[in-house]
Amino acid sequence: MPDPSPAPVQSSLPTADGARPALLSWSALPFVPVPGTEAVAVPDSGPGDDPVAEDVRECAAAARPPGPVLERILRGPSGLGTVGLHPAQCEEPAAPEASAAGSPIPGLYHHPIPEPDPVRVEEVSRRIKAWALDEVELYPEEWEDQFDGFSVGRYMVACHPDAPTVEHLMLAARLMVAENAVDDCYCEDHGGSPIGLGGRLLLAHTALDALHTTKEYQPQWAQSLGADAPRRAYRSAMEYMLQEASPSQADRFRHDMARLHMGYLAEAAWAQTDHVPEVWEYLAMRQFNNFRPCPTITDTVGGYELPADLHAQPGMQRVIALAGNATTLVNDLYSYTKELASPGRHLNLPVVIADREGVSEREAYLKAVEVHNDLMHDFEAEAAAVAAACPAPSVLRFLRGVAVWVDGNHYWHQTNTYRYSLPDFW
Ligand SMILES: CC(C)=CCC/C(C)=C(\C)COP(=O)(O)OP(=O)(O)O
Ligand SMILES: [Mg+2]
Repeated sequence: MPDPSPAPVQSSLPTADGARPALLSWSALPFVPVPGTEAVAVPDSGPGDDPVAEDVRECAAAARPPGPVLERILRGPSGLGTVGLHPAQCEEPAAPEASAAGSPIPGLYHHPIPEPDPVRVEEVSRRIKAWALDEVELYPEEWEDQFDGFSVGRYMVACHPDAPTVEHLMLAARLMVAENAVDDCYCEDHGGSPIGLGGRLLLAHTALDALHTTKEYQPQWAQSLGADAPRRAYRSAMEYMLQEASPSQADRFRHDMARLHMGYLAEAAWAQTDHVPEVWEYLAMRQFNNFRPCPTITDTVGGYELPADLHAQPGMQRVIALAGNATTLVNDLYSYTKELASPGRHLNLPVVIADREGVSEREAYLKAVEVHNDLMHDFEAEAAAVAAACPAPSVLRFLRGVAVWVDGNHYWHQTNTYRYSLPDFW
């Protein structure tokens, strides 16, 4: 494996956003490292100087109104040149950079972001292509345009403006590419099929969650991890991830990937019998076949750790689920025309609403926009409640990291005109 720690490329970010209420201006929050949250590997120290234990204690004691630290963090940066980071102080809401391609879906609740740092975008794009070609032999030459058109560098830089180095961004970029390779090659348009999907997914999952078996069978399993592009990509991306993630961050990621694979299986089972689920059933499937594994690594990519106990809190779990669901419905809406044009019936929220609720394609699409918007509002309200109830530095930074991932994900979908185009409903 090549040296994964080249020189850091400095970011000119952050940041600005659209019209959020001041307390919810997650994207305008500064990504200053908060004392005690920078360290990923927490030394085994005594009770007084362990920042993780400190965060847990703080939250256990915390059901209290936002204190000065929370207010400072939520208020965002101050001083010369920072007025644009405070929507409430601007006469006009911040608009996306003129260079951003693509239009947002009319009526879709979202927060525009500034253009991602072009220096970082270029460097991540260069390194991810080298990884895909030289380290995991991900795709044949004829898929190069699609790989480039995916623009994973722009995607990950937009979603992780607080990554301390490009190598931290590469953790997210490799996993994103590997996850899409599994989806494309096992489930969808690059040779995927619902037939036999369970076996393929389970064996690929062992690249993330190792098989522990006898000496006799171990070598066969080890060899299998190089057998196809999805497994090579999962194995390599996870090896890099494990160099940075703590054991509990790695386990959180494995759990989220198991959720994702369960979602793929439900989608495949319905495709096999051409079954259209009820709308709520579709939403349940899409809660698992979901972007969740991407925002939940925000702390690893940011070089700090949300302690496992705080990640597991029901309020935090609800925030994460709502964010994952909103981001995934963004995909349903932006990929609607692409999926209509693909062979067979591809389920997405507008298609399911039209079928199960007997409304026109246009009405169904507009209703799906409303469902998305409701989830976004719930996400923001719940995140604010968790921040107020548990204002530990790592919690605040994690909540902000999830929120900027949500915004970056919208930006990428809106601007990726290579993959997506809007229907003619307005
Ligand atoms: C990156 C990641 C964890 C993806 C998992 C789920 C997934 C593939 C999506 C949420 C994207 O949905 P979809 O398969 O519909 O993607 P496209 O519309 O083809 O871009
Ligand atoms: Mg889609």
